[in-house]
Amino acid sequence: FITNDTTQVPTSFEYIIVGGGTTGLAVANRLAVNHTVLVIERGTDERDNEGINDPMSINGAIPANVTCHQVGMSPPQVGSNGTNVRVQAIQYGNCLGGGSSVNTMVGSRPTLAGMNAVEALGNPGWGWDEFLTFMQQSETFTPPNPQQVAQGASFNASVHGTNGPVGVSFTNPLLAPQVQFAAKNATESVYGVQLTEDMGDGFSGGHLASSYHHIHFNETLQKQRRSSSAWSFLYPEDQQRSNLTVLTQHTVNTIVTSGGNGTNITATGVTLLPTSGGDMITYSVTREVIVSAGAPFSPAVLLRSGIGNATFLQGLGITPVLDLPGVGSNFQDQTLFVNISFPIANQFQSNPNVTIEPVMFGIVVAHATANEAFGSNGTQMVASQIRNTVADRALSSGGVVNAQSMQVQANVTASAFEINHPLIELFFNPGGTLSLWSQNTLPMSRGTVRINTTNPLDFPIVDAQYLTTDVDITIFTRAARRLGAVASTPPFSNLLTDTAYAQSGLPAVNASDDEWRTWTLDHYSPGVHFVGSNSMMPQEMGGVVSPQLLVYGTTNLRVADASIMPLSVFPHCTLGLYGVAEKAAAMILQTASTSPPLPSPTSTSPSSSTGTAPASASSTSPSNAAASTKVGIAGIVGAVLLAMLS
Ligand SMILES: Cc1cc2nc3c(=O)[nH]c(=O)nc-3n(C[C@H](O)[C@H](O)[C@H](O)COP(=O)(O)OP(=O)(O)OC[C@H]3O[C@@H](n4cnc5c(N)ncnc54)[C@H](O)[C@@H]3O)c2cc1C
Repeated sequence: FITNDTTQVPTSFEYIIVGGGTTGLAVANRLAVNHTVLVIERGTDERDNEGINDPMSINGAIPANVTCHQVGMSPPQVGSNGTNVRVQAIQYGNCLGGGSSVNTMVGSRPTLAGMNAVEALGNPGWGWDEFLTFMQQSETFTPPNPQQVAQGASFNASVHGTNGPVGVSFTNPLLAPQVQFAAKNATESVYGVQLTEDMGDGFSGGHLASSYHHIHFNETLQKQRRSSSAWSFLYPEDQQRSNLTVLTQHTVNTIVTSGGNGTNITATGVTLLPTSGGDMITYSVTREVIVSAGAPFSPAVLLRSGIGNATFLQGLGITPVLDLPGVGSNFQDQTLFVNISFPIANQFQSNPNVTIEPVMFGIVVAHATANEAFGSNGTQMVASQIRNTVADRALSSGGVVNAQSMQVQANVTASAFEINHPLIELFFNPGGTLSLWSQNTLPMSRGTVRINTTNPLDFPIVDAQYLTTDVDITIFTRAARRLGAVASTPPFSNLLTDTAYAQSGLPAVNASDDEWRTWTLDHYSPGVHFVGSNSMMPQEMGGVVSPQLLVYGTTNLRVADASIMPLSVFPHCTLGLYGVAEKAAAMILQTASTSPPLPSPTSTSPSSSTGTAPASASSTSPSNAAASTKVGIAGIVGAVLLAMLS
């Protein structure tokens, strides 16, 4: 049941999940079939909020009156004059469903090359083939009907799921087919990308297609409703679990831990307080704590619990429990050009095929490879720039824990592009005006999530260090130029007024590289696809969790959310995160089937999370402990290419 009243909540559970967002609610649903589960969500239950539920209400932006949609501010980021001049808005979801309750529902998946790169970083079992089965498990895909097919929607049934809680569908009827036609044709001729059958098939190589969304457009599921994780895994009658308690409007402060000397630390519970302020309370756990607070917030929970860089923690007056320098480092976000708008020509204003209202975001999505973006030697140029990425800035900001980590990640990323990973995404939004959006994939800039107070109600310092590598600037400047090219290429340009291009604010198509670069640095925004702040990779490289998602040095503390993804392989995160949730739940249930629960809370004496002696997390071999991958960085570098090419 769902409550915000702690007097109704038992004090001990088999599993406690920190955060009732995208990944957390999906994990909870699977565990609660046979186990008692408590989810603690700092935000509210927005079940009846039509601003969230109605997928057609968003018009490319979440209405301002939806309190679930929150914004924090980043520290100053790079701007066009080369110094730190731009503060960026860090958007996030703050209610049941988390980001999936406020996002724009573009339903894309990670790529084959991307997931194989994640596996090659030292994460066996996370390659595309296995990961696809978990993504399929979470979804029910609604194939387009004959009319939608005639208007351009296509799919490949073999890569989709048919029996999961998440609805994945094309809009019905398909929106703005004339814009979709024009967008596809202009993009094909500018980038040379090909129309593809399905965006979710791992797509090696560039492609474009009509986009599907994570929405229940299925008549037999839930007609016309946002398929948030709350409306997929929590609210529907057939998904409700009697073993599941969801406590809203409460914020987790710390994870309570006991024992261990850096190798066997056990989570015994959590401390929390009302989000509106009040007394701290404790719940205990007999199996595992799973942190699912999202990439900007999960590291903050670990840091407050004494898990992180010991020196940093001591500086804040927190006694280290586990010296794990990777917590909060390797943080990444894509960059985005939002809403570059072009007025529609008068003759199309009354044409319902063009200006359909309400509108849907991202009706055509295109992914171009490096060759398609830069010409025939593009892949070679991009791969070589990536391999030459200098780690200095990331090292000084704490974005990577050592130069070798950057080098290994650069090698893996370059190899992904060499097997034809998309470089740039472009999507089209038919609002009151037509708008183009573009973002990069697999950025190399690395930032941090840190805290500067121990107050759990304070917003962390979310510092993505956007565009702080040369290669990211090179790629994103090219993305800007290509936006201009698409906007001025028929048949897309035919839909626009004569002055549309000038009104959009883009530099002239033939402007110099320097002009485009300046415009890029002045106009980029966060991609809001935050990942990496508790990266799943070897501990020597700054990894925080093992391939089993166990925090290194702990026996029963896992992280399951976007923070574990060590590379930005999701063009958009949500459908991939449901795969993470399914895989996490399967691993947790596997552990439960072979391990007894902890002794009951009355027979243990949990220490406060800040009370134990500092210890250095290191590898352990017990089956349910977080085993560090001890192959050494040199071994990883060599294994990476072989693994990716196999
Ligand atoms: C505006 C916007 C648009 C986006 N558009 C798209 C899109 O079109 N397609 C797509 O696939 N992705 C999109 N994304 C990204 C996607 O929504 C996120 O990547 C994803 O939701 C993150 O899931 P998560 O499980 O990691 O975290 P979240 O879904 O953020 O869940 C974390 C939860 O933990 C809670 N929490 C945090 N700290 C605490 C604490 N201390 N105690 C208790 N609870 C806590 C939060 O309130 C939240 O509910 C968008 C994101 C935003 C913000």
